[in-house]
Amino acid sequence: MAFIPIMLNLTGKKCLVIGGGKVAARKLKYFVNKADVTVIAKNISKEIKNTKGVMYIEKEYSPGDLEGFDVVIITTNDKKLNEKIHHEAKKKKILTNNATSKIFCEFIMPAIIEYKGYTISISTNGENPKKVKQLKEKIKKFLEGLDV
Ligand SMILES: C[C@@]1(CC(=O)O)c2cc3[nH]c(cc4nc(cc5[nH]c(cc(n2)[C@H]1CCC(=O)O)[C@@](C)(CC(=O)O)[C@@H]5CCC(=O)O)C(CC(=O)O)=C4CCC(=O)O)c(CCC(=O)O)c3CC(=O)O
Ligand SMILES: NC(=O)C1=CN([C@@H]2O[C@H](COP(=O)(O)OP(=O)(O)OC[C@H]3O[C@@H](n4cnc5c(N)ncnc54)[C@H](O)[C@@H]3O)[C@@H](O)[C@H]2O)C=CC1
Repeated sequence: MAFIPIMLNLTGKKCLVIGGGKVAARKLKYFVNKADVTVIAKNISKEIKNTKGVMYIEKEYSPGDLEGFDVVIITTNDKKLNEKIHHEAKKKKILTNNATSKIFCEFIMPAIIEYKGYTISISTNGENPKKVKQLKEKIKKFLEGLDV
């Protein structure tokens, strides 16, 4: 794997989140009010259902669901299914992010800090998300004392 950080223009993009649990709830926040967001999952959490600007369909995933989407965020708790969705999306040239595999996805999500008009993103190139979270908290504290 070889990653570089880029900024994705979400204006006018159609984004599908598959899976409706805790990870889906966190990841869809990056996309909501920027892209057009739809969630598909067998069970969708109250938090997601109550998120303004999100369309949702409570059902099991089926391959036709990907039609018309530009970006797919794959967050079910079934690793094999997530891989399968990635392969189907790749054939259709749809960008994928996969919460259960740094290999079977087209992009990974960094941790993000929004600070005075800057966007700071932190990544370990997929190696250690827990450490990313820890560094994010340290950088946030550091920024509090900074006069930019
Ligand atoms: C490759 C990547 C793909 C992607 O998801 O984009 C990925 C993959 C995986 N994460 C896993 C676990 C956890 N990830 C987190 C948290 C975050 N993970 C994020 C990104 C990424 N995670 C991408 C790489 C980022 C990079 O380093 O460059 C963050 C930064 C952004 C975000 O997703 O929001 C967000 C912090 C955001 C913030 O705090 O702001 C936590 C902690 C928690 O949830 O609290 C845990 C539990 C850890 C524990 O407890 O041990 C597993 C094992 C899953 C399993 O066991 O099945 C995989 C699968 C694998 O490694 O292959
Ligand atoms: N990449 C990341 O940042 C992280 C990834 N994870 C991993 O991500 C996965 C999801 O975690 P959570 O959201 O906490 O799980 P969860 O159990 O809260 O949610 C799983 C969701 O997948 C849906 N689902 C399962 N099978 C489905 C199917 N066939 N069709 C449609 N929807 C289906 C369920 O209905 C549910 O909405 C887990 O495997 C977890 O280990 C966990 C923490 C962080």
